[in-house]
Amino acid sequence: MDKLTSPQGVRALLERHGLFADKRFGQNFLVSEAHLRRIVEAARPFTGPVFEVGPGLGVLTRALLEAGAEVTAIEKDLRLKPVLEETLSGFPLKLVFQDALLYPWEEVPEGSLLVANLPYHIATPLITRLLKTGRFARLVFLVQKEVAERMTARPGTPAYGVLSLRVAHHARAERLFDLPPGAFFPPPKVWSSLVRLTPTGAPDDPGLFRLVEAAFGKRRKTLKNALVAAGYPREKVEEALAALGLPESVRGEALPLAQFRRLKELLYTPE
Ligand SMILES: C[S@@+](CC[C@H](N)C(=O)[O-])C[C@H]1O[C@@H](n2cnc3c(N)ncnc32)[C@H](O)[C@@H]1O
Repeated sequence: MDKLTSPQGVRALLERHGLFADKRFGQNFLVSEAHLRRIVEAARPFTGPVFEVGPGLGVLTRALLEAGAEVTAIEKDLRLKPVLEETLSGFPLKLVFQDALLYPWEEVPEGSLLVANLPYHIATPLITRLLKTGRFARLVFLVQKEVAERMTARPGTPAYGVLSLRVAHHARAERLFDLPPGAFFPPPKVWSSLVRLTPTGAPDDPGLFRLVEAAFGKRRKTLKNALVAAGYPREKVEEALAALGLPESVRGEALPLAQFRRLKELLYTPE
């Protein structure tokens, strides 16, 4: 068996199956044993079924199974089927070959966990969708460091935006540690981070997120102008900002979640 936590082992496994790491699928395989252990530790305890998006060659899947998790792994690249059958042979797991964005996440059991090294191009829509389901007890995943920064950004910082507010609305967010490109094969161009989200149970709030998207839609505008441009009545916006004690020059980037929630209530209150 080729060692999955070494670049040589991964290269040999791919060669033996006549495969290559496909950039279109965001295939950067984790080859760092030390980081692998830390990811599994960050995901514990396995209090519910574990969903893994993108098992790849099965390195994280195997570590999760060895740690006693009940795993459903969803992989889009059908070429990897024979590899996964080899690397995970003998383990009880559910393997689904499907685009994770098309998976029926709204139907997973309450208290499920996500543990994944995410393909970078689907991380934001996938995590947004999973948070909205309200069915996850914990989400532990690797993403590009820049995406992790956006997820955990504080108001008034350059990374703060719609994604930060989406995450803050649904969960407590932690950026646990960063991984250098060398922790993966082939090495990506950027650093990655491990993020842990612990949902608080807040359901989706479409009105709030219409407002947040309008506020950040025109980033260089003041909040007032951005909201008026998006169709919110000027007078109501002016009144709401005054009621919150905010100057008319304030920008969306300055407002924490609590103020956006308050602003939504003020704007949506009928006359
Ligand atoms: C960054 S790699 C991680 C692989 C493996 N878990 C690891 O840590 O080495 C991302 C994985 O997601 C898969 N993938 C890409 N897009 C996907 C999608 N839309 N749905 C499910 N899997 C996808 C890729 O084929 C690849 O196996």
